[in-house]
Formats: sequence, C-alpha cells, structure tokens
Amino acid sequence: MVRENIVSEAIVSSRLISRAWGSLTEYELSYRRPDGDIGKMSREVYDRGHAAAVLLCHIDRPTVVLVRQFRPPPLINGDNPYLLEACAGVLEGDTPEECIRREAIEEAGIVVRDLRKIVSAYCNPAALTEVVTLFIGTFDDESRTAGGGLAHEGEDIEVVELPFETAFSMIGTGEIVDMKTIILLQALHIELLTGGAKL
Ligand SMILES: Nc1nc2c(ncn2[C@@H]2O[C@H](COP(=O)(O)OP(=O)(O)O[C@H]3O[C@H](CO)[C@@H](O)[C@H](O)[C@@H]3O)[C@@H](O)[C@H]2O)c(=O)[nH]1
Ligand SMILES: [Mg+2]
Repeated sequence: MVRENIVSEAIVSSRLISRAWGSLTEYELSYRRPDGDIGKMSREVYDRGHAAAVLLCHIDRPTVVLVRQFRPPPLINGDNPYLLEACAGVLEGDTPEECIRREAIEEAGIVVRDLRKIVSAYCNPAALTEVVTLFIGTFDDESRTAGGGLAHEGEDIEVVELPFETAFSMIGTGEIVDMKTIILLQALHIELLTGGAKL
C-alpha cells in the first residue's frame, strides 16, 4: 500500500454558520491518523484574523506598560473581566510589526523604539485560525502621548506602568491571566536570568 502519496489532510466541505465581526464555519475534514489510516472530523472554527502583541519596557527604569480593559469572556465565566494585558491588536492588512507599532500608539500612547520578535504562535489551534506574533519593545518618556484606545471602537483602555517584578509576580497571584501576556513576561524573565536582556 502506498499511503505516503495520498493527500489525507483536506477540507471535505464547509458550512458558514455566522459571518459578523469574524466568521464561524463548520468544516468536515479528513486527516491522517497515527496508524496511517484516514480519519474524518467535524469542527467549528472561528476566524477573526491574525494578531500581534508587545511587552513595552521602559528604557531608563525597570518597568513595563500593560493595558487594562474589559473583556467579555472572563465575565461570562464569572471571572474578573478587567484584564491586565500586553498591548495587542488585530492585523489590519499590515505586518505584525506595523500592527503593533500602531496599536502601541492607539492603546498605550507609546511610540515604540526598538522592537524584537519573540515568537509567532497559535493561541488556540483547536478553534481559532489566529496566529499571534509576540514582541518585546522599548520606550522612553519622550515617546509617550495620550493612549487609551479608540473611543469610537469602544476601547476604554487604562494604561498601567508597573515594575517588571510586580507584573511577573502577578502571574503567580492569578492577577494576570492572559496567555500572551504571561508568555511575554516569562520570556523577559528568562532573558534577564540568562543575561540576554537587562532592565
Ligand atoms: N462590534 C464588535 N467589535 C469587536 C468584536 N470583536 C472585536 N471587536 C473590536 O475590534 C477591535 C479589536 O481590538 P484590537 O486591539 O485590534 O484586538 P484585541 O481585542 O486587543 O485582540 C488582542 O487581544 C486578544 C485578547 O488577548 C487576543 O486574543 C488577540 O489575539 C489580540 O492579541 C476592538 O475595537 C474591539 O472592540 C465584535 O465581536 N464586535
Ligand atoms: Mg487590543
């Protein structure tokens, strides 16, 4: 049997369930099982585009800037819905770097100076098409303007500057529960431990 030449991963059919802000589609799929057989699967997938996020680090003091905003899913779960997160946004036909420089100005009022990519990753490969690209960026007091999000988009965003050590400890206390923010704080923590970065 020459299974190797069979293209097993395929979208067999799709049905649009909802198209509004994003699109929710039910897919019938085929894939290769570990034993080599062809499996079938039905899955709902939500598409709201790709995204970028940045941990904003002050150049002259050991602080980071995060943004606090209202998020519906934690409210629905009965959790605190005012999440403290790294500045982030959805790509608008631009590159992740262009997107995150724009979002840093819109949300945090910060013109990012140096920007370095940490990683691109699927935030929920079970149900979302979204790939988020994570960056660490630097800023100084001269590069700050008014932030707070776009009022016409209902983005009421509180800009919060706090010591990196405080932000990092908030992962342990459960005060920071956003995955991209946790990854970025841990990435910076590792860089500080290994001498790859200093604050
Ligand atoms: N009307 C409407 N507006 C929406 C909807 N979903 C998003 N928006 C609007 O779309 C904009 C999206 O804001 P961005 O700053 O571009 O994205 P984000 O919501 O911050 O997303 C980032 O954070 C998420 C949570 O951690 C991440 O999941 C995502 O990857 C990204 O990094 C906001 O103005 C928001 O109000 C919706 O269902 N309806
Ligand atoms: Mg945002």
